[in-house]
Amino acid sequence: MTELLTSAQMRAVEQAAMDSGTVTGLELMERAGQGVIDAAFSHWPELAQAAHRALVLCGPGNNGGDGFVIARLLKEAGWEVDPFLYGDADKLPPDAKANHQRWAAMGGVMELTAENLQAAVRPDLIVDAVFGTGLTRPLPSVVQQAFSSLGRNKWKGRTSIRRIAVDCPSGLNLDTGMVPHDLEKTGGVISTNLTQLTVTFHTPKPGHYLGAGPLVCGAVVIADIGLGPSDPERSMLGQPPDDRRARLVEPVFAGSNLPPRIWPGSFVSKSRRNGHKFNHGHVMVFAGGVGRGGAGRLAARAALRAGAGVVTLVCPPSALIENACHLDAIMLRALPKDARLDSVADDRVTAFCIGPGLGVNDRTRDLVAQVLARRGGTRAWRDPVVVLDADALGSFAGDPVALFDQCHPRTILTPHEGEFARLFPDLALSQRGDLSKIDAARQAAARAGCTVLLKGPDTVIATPRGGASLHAAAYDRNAPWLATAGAGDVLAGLIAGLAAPDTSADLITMAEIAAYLHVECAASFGPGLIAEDLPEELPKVFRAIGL
Ligand SMILES: NC(=O)C1=CN([C@@H]2O[C@H](COP(=O)(O)OP(=O)(O)OC[C@H]3O[C@@H](n4cnc5c(N)ncnc54)[C@H](O)[C@@H]3O)[C@@H](O)[C@H]2O)[C@@H](O)CC1
Ligand SMILES: Nc1ncnc2c1ncn2[C@@H]1O[C@H](COP(=O)(O)OP(=O)(O)O)[C@@H](O)[C@H]1O
Ligand SMILES: [K+]
Repeated sequence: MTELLTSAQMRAVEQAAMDSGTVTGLELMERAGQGVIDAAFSHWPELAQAAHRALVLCGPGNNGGDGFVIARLLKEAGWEVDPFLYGDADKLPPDAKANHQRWAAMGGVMELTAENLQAAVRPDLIVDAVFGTGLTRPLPSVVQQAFSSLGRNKWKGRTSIRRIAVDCPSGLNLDTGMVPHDLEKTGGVISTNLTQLTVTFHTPKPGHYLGAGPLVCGAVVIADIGLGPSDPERSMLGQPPDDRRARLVEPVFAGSNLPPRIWPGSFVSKSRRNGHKFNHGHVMVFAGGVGRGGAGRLAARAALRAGAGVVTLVCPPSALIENACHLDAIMLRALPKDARLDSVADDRVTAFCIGPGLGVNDRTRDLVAQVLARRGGTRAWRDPVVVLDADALGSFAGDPVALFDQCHPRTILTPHEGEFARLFPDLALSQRGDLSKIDAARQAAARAGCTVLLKGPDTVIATPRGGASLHAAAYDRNAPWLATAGAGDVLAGLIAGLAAPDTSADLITMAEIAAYLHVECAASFGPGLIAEDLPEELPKVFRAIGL
């Protein structure tokens, strides 16, 4: 797990380091500039082999200050450097001003405009140091025009020019992953400012992984600027995340890669070699009526493949034959319309998965209420996990408080953005403004009194206390084939199956692992994936992990 710092948290870390007297702002800026150059040379070794030419686009804050450091260091290495500044040099903050002055002793600075860029000599490298964590509103139009002019320039071999961004491609909000200008002016089309490599400092920021971040950043490299390690306590394996900071779900601990056998491997119940089937949990999945059972069956299959000892599918009597034709290892029970859950579920059911394919109706509401009312009983030391997905959420669309009143801490809601909007209309994507997806999920979890997993290529998992994790199917873990009907049902089943054993770690940890394995299955299967393939790919993924 890697900590993700918001802009304000990053400023606080930097300020604390400066207040402690161990480092000055100028030193941090120097390391930041050097870090960008080191990353560029390591990403494009040919740039390190001879002096080239760079355009350095600088802005009115410290991001611009980093740009002037980069300009100076490249010039000292023999490069031709042409810096452009947006804003007034006299108004630069102190460290940026100092670096502007050091550069001014070496060369000139042009104003950052489309016309000036059109007239510039073709560079080998373009450095974007206009805005970083300090961007507070859409890009000024002169900057927007300057960026779009880069794409129209008549330079020979324009497409082979390398582009690197300092902290982020300017225009990206690093807290939300939004590109405000694009959203307002072009209905969300990402046209602003694409780069090939983004170098950020100390830790990644949420915006590198949320929303448009992965589309505009190219690849993300973290440069160490000597602010010290982030506190490993906050990213303890198997512990819930820190209440204020968010963490990125990945096999990393305290800055080092972890063998997947340890994470996620050691959290999978069957990585421990003893026990009988009930030690690995009994998952009960509810399926819809005739012709509507596929979603429930997908979830059940995922739960069983994830390692649950026993999985039972519950369906209306009319759907019994249909399900019996599909299922062997999964047990099957019929639950008549007015019958109570107790008639099919005993104390040994340790996890429920309810919602996929059930239908939006009163019966679903009633079943959800009965599931949420169940407690650990005599054979379990804790309450059963309850995964509420799809129609279990939709059935409470008009009255979400009725659902929240029943949720307990072992409950997890797994909405996609549409389902989320029906339960939390004021936190919906269209209403979010500057609120990040992470903070929206946090507020939702606090309101619901349980864990919320908000799906998407960027999946956020948040707890009522404020802990939050971000799982990103991005960069080298892109998984576009997961956008397929039924993939969410599989995820719900995976969470139930992984969290079902009595000995499983806390719910958010198991949900993180489910999200991770879901994408591993998609990546392992590759193009052409459909939802049925996901559970069938799990054995291969488990073997690759070393189980
Ligand atoms: N925080 C840290 O620990 C470090 C920060 N560094 C650099 O400093 C950057 C942050 O510096 P700043 O906080 O000065 O922020 P920025 O340099 O990102 O931008 C802030 C400036 O831009 C203005 N501004 C913001 N949005 C605008 C808009 N849409 N139109 C016009 N003007 C706008 C602000 O009023 C302010 O003057 C980081 O991204 C990073 O590059 C590095 O030097 C290393 C250490
Ligand atoms: N572009 C994408 N990249 C990676 N994962 C995705 C993408 N689109 C959707 N997903 C994932 O696929 C699943 C889709 O779930 P959902 O929207 O509930 O679909 P369904 O209801 O059809 O099962 C979620 O886990 C989501 O995170
Ligand atoms: K930038």
